[in-house]
Amino acid sequence: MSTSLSELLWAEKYRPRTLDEIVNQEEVVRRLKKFVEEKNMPHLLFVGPPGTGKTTAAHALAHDLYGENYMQYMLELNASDERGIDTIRTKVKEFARSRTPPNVPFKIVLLDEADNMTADAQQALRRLMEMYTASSRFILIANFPSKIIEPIQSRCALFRFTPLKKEDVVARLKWICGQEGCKYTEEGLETIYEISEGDMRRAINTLQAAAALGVVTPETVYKVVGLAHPREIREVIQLALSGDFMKAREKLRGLMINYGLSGTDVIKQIHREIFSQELKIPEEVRVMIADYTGEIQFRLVEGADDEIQLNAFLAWLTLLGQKLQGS
Ligand SMILES: Nc1ncnc2c1ncn2[C@@H]1O[C@H](COP(=O)(O)OP(=O)(O)OP(=O)(O)O)[C@@H](O)[C@H]1O
Repeated sequence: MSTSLSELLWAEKYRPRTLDEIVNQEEVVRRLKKFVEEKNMPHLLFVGPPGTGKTTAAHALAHDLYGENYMQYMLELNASDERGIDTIRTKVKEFARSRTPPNVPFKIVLLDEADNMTADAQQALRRLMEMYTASSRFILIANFPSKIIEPIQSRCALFRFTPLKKEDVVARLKWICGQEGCKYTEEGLETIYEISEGDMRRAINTLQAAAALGVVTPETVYKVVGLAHPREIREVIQLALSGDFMKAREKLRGLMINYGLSGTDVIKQIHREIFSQELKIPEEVRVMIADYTGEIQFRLVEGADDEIQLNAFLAWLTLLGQKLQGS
């Protein structure tokens, strides 16, 4: 028996099927459940950052309204489909005007990434929303509501999805680990949360990739996302500031090889760590380093050599450290 893609990808395998299974987003879920109770709803606009459950909620709503076979009553057009004005005029119109099955009160049209639709296509959509309100409800999904034309916004009930909280993400990851029998450390899962910034899809994908390397620890997590452990980046900065240029250089080279980092990856991570409270340096030194990382990053983007630029950065940092110690 072949394994389908949805079983291979944990983010799909563990996608909630019903509104009750959705993690967090309590306010959204509460309002959507009301529609299920009433078996009626207006057009909906779901907005919010990636991986927070917008598409999941649209499917779960349809599932709770119409049961397992809800896809019979739903037309879904996602980002990979053509959604220009022609598709709206043909596919969507055809579906919206087709007869509504007697056992359901309305059909559902789900448009993912609606903010990427052209203004013309949105105008055509708006007309369909007006014409077929009796037989169809539209659910539009967008990251940025401002890209949806005003007349559509005003015809929809707005639902805001927020990034998931740390305890919710960590709890979900633990549950998945239990299902899949993978081993983890608490810090490993917390690191996944920090990197994913409340995006559950990213969190689950990272978990799956890290679990393939063995126990899920901060080290395996940083490895799969192609980042060095922040502590090691801070060590490089400290070594240079303490005057040990050669050791700092050696450490940095090791990190780049071990984690497969490019020059811009490194400089971005250094930039992030400058503001970390874990790094014990005075405010004015942070300011100076931030200024110089900007310069190095610019040179790298312009095509300068990674190794020469990073060595120049470490040399500058070493000289800065010596000056500070002398003063
Ligand atoms: N609130 C949530 N509760 C449980 N799982 C979630 C939640 N949000 C996201 N997920 C997980 O992340 C995956 C992606 O979620 P979904 O497709 O709903 O995100 P989205 O908000 O529509 O993102 P995008 O804007 O990128 O389309 C789901 O398959 C599910 O595994």
